[in-house]
Amino acid sequence: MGLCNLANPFSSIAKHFSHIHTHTISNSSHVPLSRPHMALLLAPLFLLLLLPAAAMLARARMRRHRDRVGVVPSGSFGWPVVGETLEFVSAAYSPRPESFMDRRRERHGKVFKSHLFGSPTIVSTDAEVSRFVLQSDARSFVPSYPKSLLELMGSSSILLINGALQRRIHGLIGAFFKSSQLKSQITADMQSYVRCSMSTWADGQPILIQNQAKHLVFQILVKGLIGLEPGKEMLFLKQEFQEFIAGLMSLPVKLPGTRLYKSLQAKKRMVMLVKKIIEEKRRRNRNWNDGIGPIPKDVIDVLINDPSGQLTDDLISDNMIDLMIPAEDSVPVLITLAVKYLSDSPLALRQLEEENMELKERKSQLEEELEWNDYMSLSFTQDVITETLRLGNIIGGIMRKAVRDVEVKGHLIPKGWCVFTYFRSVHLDDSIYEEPMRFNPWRWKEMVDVSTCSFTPFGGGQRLCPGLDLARLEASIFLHHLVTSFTWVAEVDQVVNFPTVRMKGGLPVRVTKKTEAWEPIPFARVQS
Ligand code: HEM
Repeated sequence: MGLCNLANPFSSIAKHFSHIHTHTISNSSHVPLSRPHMALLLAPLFLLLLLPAAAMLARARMRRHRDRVGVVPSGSFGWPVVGETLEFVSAAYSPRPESFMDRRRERHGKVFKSHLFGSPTIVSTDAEVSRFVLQSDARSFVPSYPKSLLELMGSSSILLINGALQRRIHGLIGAFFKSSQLKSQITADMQSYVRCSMSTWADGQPILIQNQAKHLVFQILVKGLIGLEPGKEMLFLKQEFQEFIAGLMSLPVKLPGTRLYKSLQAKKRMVMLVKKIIEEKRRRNRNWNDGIGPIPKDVIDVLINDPSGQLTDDLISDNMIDLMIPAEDSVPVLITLAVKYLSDSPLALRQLEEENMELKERKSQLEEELEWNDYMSLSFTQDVITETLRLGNIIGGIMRKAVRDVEVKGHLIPKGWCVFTYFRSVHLDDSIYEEPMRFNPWRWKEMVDVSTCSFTPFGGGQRLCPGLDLARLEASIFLHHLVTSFTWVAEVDQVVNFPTVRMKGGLPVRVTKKTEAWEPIPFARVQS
């Protein structure tokens, strides 16, 4: 097939039909009229038949066009320059951040336009529209972050890159995080870190659950990413990381002394340490005599063994720090919120305790250590974590930027505008979740058909969080050891929702160690 045929496929079809036509006519010996005469005679008939059909086609095409083009959803751009940002932020600081959306949903529907953080924005609180946005690739939408964050992440960060390279890194990391080998390693480490840290908890002393969870999760994360054990270098990394993230939401000014500058310097120091680790690993790999190298134990091992040659040491070391951003805070917050909701819901706590005590006793009778799949098979514990993710909305929503005009469900998202897929409004929508503000882990037993678009704490599409299993596993291990070893009383504290979700006071609890003689409170007494 030549280029011409590719460029104009209709020309070859036309030729094909003209050949049949000629052939038919010339083979007929009974044709009473010449071709021009016949054409003249048939023309009005053709017109009669064709005109209504053509009109119908034109109407259908217009309808299709009108549907496809869609319209920019109604809404308000608010004040000049700041748009509606101040109202958004003031709602975000309140206990009900979704109230900003609720007011506009009433007036304009689930999808509306606004002007947030310096950009015209389409806000979607519609599960289907949000799913469409998340599932679209970089030909339609790219991630959108504040300028300070872009500076800190660098251009090769997995959180920013698009296309084949993003898919490659995401695939490699995702497969590694799903591997039972990593889950076993994390389970063993987390168990030993949790036991070690809980052994220092004294009866009656206030323990800040958020700080404890943060410390544990950071150790697990750093070991899983770069293979570091707790020690001097881990401590160095922890301090530098705190300095680094302090600049994530700062003014985008890079002059010496500014917040952003200090954060960039901290990142440089961390990257140097990671590069040293990469070099050591590469040297060790070269000495490995089977040519394949050892079984990967951390993400660096996975990425340096990638045969594509696309993953340079600079890219890997930068990404090791960037990978900590979505993981470092979210898992501790998940753990802390679960403890808070359980403290407020004695019935749920009781059932969780029962399920975990039963597993602990069974395993100790068998003289076996708990494995990762033991934790993941605790169905009520998983429902508690699911419900915490729904109600807590650790990541309330995701920003994308349209790189072309995109139409979805009749709404037009113009090129250059941002789209804010706001999960929180979907997770708290009373038409999807009965009594949405109530912590009710039992709802997940009945919700057999929870469509993925109504429950998206880990996002969706090509950027679906690759750490979702690990987050659940770490939370399950922490909760297991907490409820099987301690009872506690939580002090009054408050959930803060902005700029990140957390407990204002770190959730202080006063624990009492369970003794051998400890007896669970009878279920009936808890219910009453
Ligand atoms: C409760 C815990 C967590 C929550 C709620 C959470 C949530 C999310 C969400 C909503 C996204 C999608 C971002 C987007 O579409 O732009 C995401 C992406 C991501 N998460 Fe998580 N995450 C959690 C834990 C983790 C953990 C433990 C890791 C492991 C290191 C991790 C690594 C990542 C990475 C690397 C991405 C970016 C993926 C990409 O852009 O290709 N997350 N996370």
